[in-house]
Amino acid sequence: MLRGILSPIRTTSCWISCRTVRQRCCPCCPAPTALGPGHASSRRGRSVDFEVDFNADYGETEQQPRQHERKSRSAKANAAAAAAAAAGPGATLAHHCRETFETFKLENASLYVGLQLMFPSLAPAIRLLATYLPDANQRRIMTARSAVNAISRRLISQWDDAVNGGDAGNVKEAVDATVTVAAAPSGGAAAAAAAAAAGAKDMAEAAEKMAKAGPVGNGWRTVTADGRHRGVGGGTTMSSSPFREVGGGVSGSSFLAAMLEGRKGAEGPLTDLEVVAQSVTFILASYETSSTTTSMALLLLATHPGAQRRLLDEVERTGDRELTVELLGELPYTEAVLKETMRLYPAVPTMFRHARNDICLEHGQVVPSGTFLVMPTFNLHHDPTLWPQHDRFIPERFLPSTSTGGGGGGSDGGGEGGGGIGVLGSSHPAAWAGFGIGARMCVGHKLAMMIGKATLVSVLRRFSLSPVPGQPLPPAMATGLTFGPREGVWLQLGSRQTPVPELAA
Ligand code: HEM
Repeated sequence: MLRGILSPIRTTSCWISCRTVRQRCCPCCPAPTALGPGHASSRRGRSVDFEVDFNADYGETEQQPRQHERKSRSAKANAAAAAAAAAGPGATLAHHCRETFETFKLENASLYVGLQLMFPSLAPAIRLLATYLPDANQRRIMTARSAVNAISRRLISQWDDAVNGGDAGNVKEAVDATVTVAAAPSGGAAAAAAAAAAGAKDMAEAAEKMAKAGPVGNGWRTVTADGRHRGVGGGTTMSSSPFREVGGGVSGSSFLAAMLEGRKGAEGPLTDLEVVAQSVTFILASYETSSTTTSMALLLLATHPGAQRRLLDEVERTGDRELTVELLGELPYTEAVLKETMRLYPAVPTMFRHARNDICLEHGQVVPSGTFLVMPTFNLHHDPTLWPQHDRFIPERFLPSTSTGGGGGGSDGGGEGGGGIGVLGSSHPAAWAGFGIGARMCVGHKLAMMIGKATLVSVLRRFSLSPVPGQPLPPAMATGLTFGPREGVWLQLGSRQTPVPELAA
């Protein structure tokens, strides 16, 4: 029903927004160009069903019936919550962040979300009702958010205690938690799941260690095979960091710690609530997006042995050098893999804007001031007029090339790689919007790219990838605020001594 309520709003916004890219993205749009796969079977009222008939190219892998068992959703949720609670505050925080994302999905949205969209002028009254008479979905999001708030406040007070000479054990818990959350987007979860699917304890342990490799301060922290931490990168070393080194070599220079340190002596310092709000924004903006992108990249590599082989060549050229910022800047194919993954599977499938003035479009249409715009990144990325062989996974289209002078790297060229892009890339500067476009584009895009590259290199250095047999391909996708695999990504990790089967010949 909610879908029914929302769809007229979405199709209207969609009609307006898709004019900007000269793309007919759904039947409500008059331009007679070909449809993208996400909308191939769209009808009025179903314009956001990206998973319908989605047919991205999965290389040589046959589609097979699913073999692994599906647990019921509630059993899975309970088990996940219990496991997270047992694993400590970092995992609990990550769990509740995931819960928050679940509630962003249309099927899990509270009735009040629909009402607010239908009657924006009544928003204050609707919010009040939602607070005092929550429906089941509203209760779910309230529980998740208050858990995130409570854990964050606990970490803040532990941090404060420690900085003021409190209990170092508690600091370690606080720091571990922030590091766990910072590291979670690095795809460790996907790698750990893959390792678990492969049933190899040592691989699971290695994956877990990789998951702990996360960004720290100005540089990077990696974890060696034996689990020792090393500070790397061109920035501040841990010992010269303004933050105390605590908890067995784990630096406290996380985003949360930076805010807590930064408010000392500042005029009008951030309140605890503001620190929590900022942290939540960053966790929510970074967690699911980075995790989904890295997981999908690993799946695409597993199902495209040619691309995996080429990436491996690039990874092998890095030897066992530490993953410095400089090294990560020298990986054009790794970057191309991530960009092509984000083209096929944009973790944020739509962008939203509010027109502050009348906007004149190319063909004479005017978007009146005050219009709420929904810009479908997914359709932009699958437009055959912009992307030749649009449904195929071809990282080469993002390789630096002198043959075309196009963009395809976002509003700032993506920040990495530079130069033109390959012949199958788009020559339109706004054709690729994996991190958004314009002044409000993703503030974490450079970090996200580094996380993605570091994860792919770390995984490929140790493992070869192949899909778990029976996994449905393409995977069922769930659309909400983000766009990701509904049932996760399942991979088999082979030892690098054993080549990927498809590559052996
Ligand atoms: C692969 C990973 C990521 C993807 C695909 C992604 C994508 C996006 C997109 C599409 C937007 C909206 C841009 C727009 O409306 O034009 C956005 C906004 C944002 N992202 Fe990311 N993001 C990623 C990782 C991160 C990370 C790691 C962080 C933080 C460390 C982050 C922080 C933010 C914030 C704070 C915003 C809101 C910016 C604003 O409204 O001004 N993102 N991101």
